[in-house]
Amino acid sequence: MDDDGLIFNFATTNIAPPKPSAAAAAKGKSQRWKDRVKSRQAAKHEATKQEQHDTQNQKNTAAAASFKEKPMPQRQHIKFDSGSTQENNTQQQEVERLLGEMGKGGGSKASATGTGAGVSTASQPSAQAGKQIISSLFTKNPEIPKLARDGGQELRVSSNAAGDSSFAGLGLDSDIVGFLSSKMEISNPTAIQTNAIPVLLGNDQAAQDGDNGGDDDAFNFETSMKVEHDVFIQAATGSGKTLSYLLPIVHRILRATQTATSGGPASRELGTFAVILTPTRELAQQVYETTQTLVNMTVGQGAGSKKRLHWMVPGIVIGGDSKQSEKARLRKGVTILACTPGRLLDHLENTQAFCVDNLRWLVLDEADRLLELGFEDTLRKILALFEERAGQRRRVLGHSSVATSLELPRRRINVLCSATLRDNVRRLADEALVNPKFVSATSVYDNADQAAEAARSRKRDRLMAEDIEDGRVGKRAHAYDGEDEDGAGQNEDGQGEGEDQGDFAVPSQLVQKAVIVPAKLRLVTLVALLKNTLRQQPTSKIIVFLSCKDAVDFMYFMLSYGATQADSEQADEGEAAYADDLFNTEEGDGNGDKDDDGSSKKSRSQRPTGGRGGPQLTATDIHLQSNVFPGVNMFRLHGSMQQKQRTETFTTFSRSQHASVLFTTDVAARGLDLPNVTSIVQYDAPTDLASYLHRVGRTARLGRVGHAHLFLLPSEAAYLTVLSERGLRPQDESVETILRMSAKSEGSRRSAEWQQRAAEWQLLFERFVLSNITAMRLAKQAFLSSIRAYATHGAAEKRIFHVRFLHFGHLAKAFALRETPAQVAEGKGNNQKAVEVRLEKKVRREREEKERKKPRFVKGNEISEFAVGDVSAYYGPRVRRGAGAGSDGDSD
Ligand SMILES: Nc1ncnc2c1ncn2[C@@H]1O[C@H](COP(=O)(O)OP(=O)(O)OP(=O)(O)O)[C@@H](O)[C@H]1O
Repeated sequence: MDDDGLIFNFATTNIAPPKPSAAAAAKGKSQRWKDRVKSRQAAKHEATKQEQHDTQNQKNTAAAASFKEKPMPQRQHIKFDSGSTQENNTQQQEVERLLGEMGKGGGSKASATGTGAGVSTASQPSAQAGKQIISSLFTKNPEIPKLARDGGQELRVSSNAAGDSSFAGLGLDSDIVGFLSSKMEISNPTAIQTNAIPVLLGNDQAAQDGDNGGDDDAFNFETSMKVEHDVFIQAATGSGKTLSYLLPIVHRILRATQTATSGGPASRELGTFAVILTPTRELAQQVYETTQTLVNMTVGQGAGSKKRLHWMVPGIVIGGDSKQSEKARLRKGVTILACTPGRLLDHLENTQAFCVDNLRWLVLDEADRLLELGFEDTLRKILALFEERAGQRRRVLGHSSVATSLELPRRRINVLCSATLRDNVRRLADEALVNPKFVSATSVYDNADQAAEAARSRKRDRLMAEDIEDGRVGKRAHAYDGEDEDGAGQNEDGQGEGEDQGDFAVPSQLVQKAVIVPAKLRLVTLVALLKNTLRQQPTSKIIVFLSCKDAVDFMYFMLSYGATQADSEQADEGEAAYADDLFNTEEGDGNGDKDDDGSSKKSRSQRPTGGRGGPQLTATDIHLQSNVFPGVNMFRLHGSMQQKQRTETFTTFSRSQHASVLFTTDVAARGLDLPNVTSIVQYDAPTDLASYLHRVGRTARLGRVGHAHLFLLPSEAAYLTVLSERGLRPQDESVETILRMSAKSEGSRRSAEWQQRAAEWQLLFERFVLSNITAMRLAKQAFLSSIRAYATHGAAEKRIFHVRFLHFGHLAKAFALRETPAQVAEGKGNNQKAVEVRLEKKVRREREEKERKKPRFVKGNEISEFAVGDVSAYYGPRVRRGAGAGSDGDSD
């Protein structure tokens, strides 16, 4: 099951290598590539003649009223039906139509580049073939709108750091408390831990309101002072939510084993006591590792009698791993299980030995994301199966054994964790939680409405305080209660009425910045920003978020190898390999749609190019040494990578003490605790506000300072107002500042040199793409997939993020492409043209050489004044001799 809902495995059929001509196909695979080129050219010649004829006809038809001829909509006047799925579909269709038109050539080619000003393209396909667009980086860019807010953000006191209360004071076992401080360097609980742990221990005084909840009449409630509540935990990113549920679980299982007087010692055979469900495999892996660290503790009185908790065994079941080995682990017994939903359901249905009869906790970590990914049905089935098995446990009476100990909850406790309180999780909470408590960093509430109201009022206070600070009191009153500017029920992040997320806070010590970057400058600005960051903090760990896996692959490759100086031979070979690729269709259809294990992707990326054309992308590399940022390791992570590679990447990047950059999709946005990430760059804007929150939340964790940059196109500047109204206030930073700073650090002295430096980088990247077959392919795929991904922005955001606002020509530059968008969509372009020209030249040279090698007789009147001293020329065959062999100077 795909656990990576934001990975866009878009079909990229448009860039599939063209089919070989019929003539070539008839000759079969054994043809040499130059023969294939020749036959293809013959076929193309025919096709061009036909096309010219057709084009003339088309001009007279209604179809000629192409997108080019439609007036460009006035951006400020565009209104879209908010919240309409139809609009989503329409935009998706429009993207496909635009890309399709680009690919077909003719008027539509011009239309693709004609969505904005600045890039000239020939109107006739024939004239366009092979045309390179070498436009200046700094001309014809749209104006950068003046932003409302400017200046630097003052560093605030951290909001998610540990406080000064103690774990012991919360009622945790002294062995656990000792282990936390001595082995995990965790001494004081965070605010969310302070509020959640007592509730989950059943010790919460505030919660002991006489309501015992519970559903199990078989037990004697009088013997227990504990009050059991299901719990909804909502807190900012990086505030320690994982330990807030794991610590009470470990504590209570531990106590149950210590107090049991019958039924034998604790053992793994008792099966699973806690299941923690996560939306991604990486998050499951992380929860598993934290649990493993915790159960490594030793318990008991006195140093000599301390024992390890051998019987408390953590386990993990996730898609992508071998099911057989998972089955074997479950058969032996797993006490605390981290898993993804699909694989858990699979084992519940098919692994007989998987014992959940004693299950006491079900935790849905990142519950909102689980729902967004469409796991609702799977969750229902899982809950039903747990209910069924719990019925069997109820027949066991008494409470002196581990499994029936009163130290454990008498029923299954459900815990939902989320950084936001969105409507979908509230609905799930209503449906699935029994006798719930809503726990936030500030308080414990009895129901969702109370919690939401408190969050709203916090947000109102914060916005008002900001408005007072900025001298614009009352201007954003509409935002105080989560309305949009028209007062309509739809919020700006695409949620319906009543879906206000209230307290949409990021850690207060996070420094957020927004950069409005014209499309053409995106790539070089990213490079400059990364250079600046890495220079300021040489061991920086940076995460760059992109909208699709193809963009991740491209950036990873480009910023690892992009500074490779392409020599002409390499370029030749790269292009020859590209020619091979173009005509060799047996190895794949060029379709970017890949299944979750990325197997198809692997075969494409690993297609042997025989070392030609320089570096290649291989599925086995975990990181690459960058030549763009010397000494820095580049990583990538997305859902189409093989599980083994995903896990290794995650672990290696997590543990890295070295300067590192990770390019990723939103697969890494949620829940992942990647230590010491100093900086986040959202190169592609998030598709909703929750994603914004989670992406930036990968830094500034547990009280540490972090920086986050958001790249926006000039047409997207209005998104800053949306963010601001949600209490997220990125400060403005200009492209010029970033580029100047980078140029300065590279030794440029004159102020004008920053533009020159940026242009040099761009040129280097463009040359690299031209010379390297892999870079060219990745750039084209990334360009097309990014446009498709753009169309997936929420309906209510389409007034800001609409594909019609994109200037495809300028955007192509951000992928170091010199081709027109039409050529990219067509799957061919100047690179192919160059290949063909070179191949033609080669064929001609060989033909000429053959000609020269033929014996020939020189007629008397051909004897020139240069043919001195070689009498044989007058009489007989003249064979060309090699250079330096006394040639007479005109034989060549
Ligand atoms: N009380 C504490 N003191 C110090 N460090 C802590 C404490 N509690 C947790 N941590 C550490 O803080 C980091 C973040 O914790 P965790 O991943 O649970 O945060 P989170 O709230 O779940 O974040 P997210 O919402 O992004 O998933 C982890 O490395 C964890 O070990």
